Amino acid sequence: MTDLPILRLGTRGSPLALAQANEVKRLLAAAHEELAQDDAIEIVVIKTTGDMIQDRALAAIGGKGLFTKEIEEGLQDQSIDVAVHSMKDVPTWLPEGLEISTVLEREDPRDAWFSNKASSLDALPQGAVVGTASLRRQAQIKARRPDLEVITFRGSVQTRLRKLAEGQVDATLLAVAGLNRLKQSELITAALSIEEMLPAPAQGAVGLEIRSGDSRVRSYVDAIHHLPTMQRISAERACLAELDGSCRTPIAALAEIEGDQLYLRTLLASTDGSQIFRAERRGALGDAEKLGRSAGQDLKEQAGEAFFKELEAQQL
Ligand SMILES: NCc1[nH]cc(CCC(=O)O)c1CC(=O)O
Repeated sequence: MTDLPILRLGTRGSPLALAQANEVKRLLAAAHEELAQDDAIEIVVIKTTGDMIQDRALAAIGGKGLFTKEIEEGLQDQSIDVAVHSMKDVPTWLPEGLEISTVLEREDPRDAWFSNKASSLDALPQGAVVGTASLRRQAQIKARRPDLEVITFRGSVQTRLRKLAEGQVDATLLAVAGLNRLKQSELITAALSIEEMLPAPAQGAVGLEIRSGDSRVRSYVDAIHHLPTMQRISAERACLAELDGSCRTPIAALAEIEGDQLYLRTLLASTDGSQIFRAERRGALGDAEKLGRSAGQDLKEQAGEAFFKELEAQQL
């Protein structure tokens, strides 16, 4: 008999994070007979800095890894074997000795639109109020509709939808993937098109982080890896890394697979949406990172040094 649990999965405790961890557990149990027995996989809930801060805009606090640091510490001190993350929240630089070994097949990467006033961003009345804490969403909304007022808006899916129902805002946005994973897709008014709202790098992808040297754990997680998702998010995250983007920089990127090619669209914006830069690349699947870095360099050159200086100044 093996000692139980065989694998401990570390995750945040939000309803979405738990849904993701349970999906990982289900896939692992389906792939390995010994993991299908009761208590073979334990889900360990870990509170992160990002979970403790509810009253301020995350962007204002800054810092990378707000939703991942404490979970990574669990990997390092051996209290968990696998960290389950929304890849959107994972910094491009990982601590020494840890790696993203595995990604699940990507969910819908688009942003969802919620409003009782209008079925799309373009249809909102003049001067309406949109709630979001994401600088990426804020910048793209302001670029398309400078007349709208964007206010900072946080909390769980449930909290945000209650605030919308109470009329605190006229519309809000959330990742479609989150609603799908929570089995609450019916609450979505509409999915925004990629042209209206380019998603965050790796939006809709769940990733597993492990200790690089842990071959025992690696042999389990390898069975649930989805290579096309890894190729897509590698391109997107390479662009992010090139821009050294923290969650304080409005950056968007989406790579899609067309035959044997990767089609990457990227965007860098000023927070107020007055400046928007875009770069696109097409190339071989095996060149995902190269394409991402190249798009990132392109955006950097378009924006120029002054753009980054100003961004920094705004955030001091
Ligand atoms: N930053 C929070 C976060 N991280 C991942 C998701 C959604 C799920 C996903 O993108 O996989 C969300 C919430 C949201 O943006 O609606």
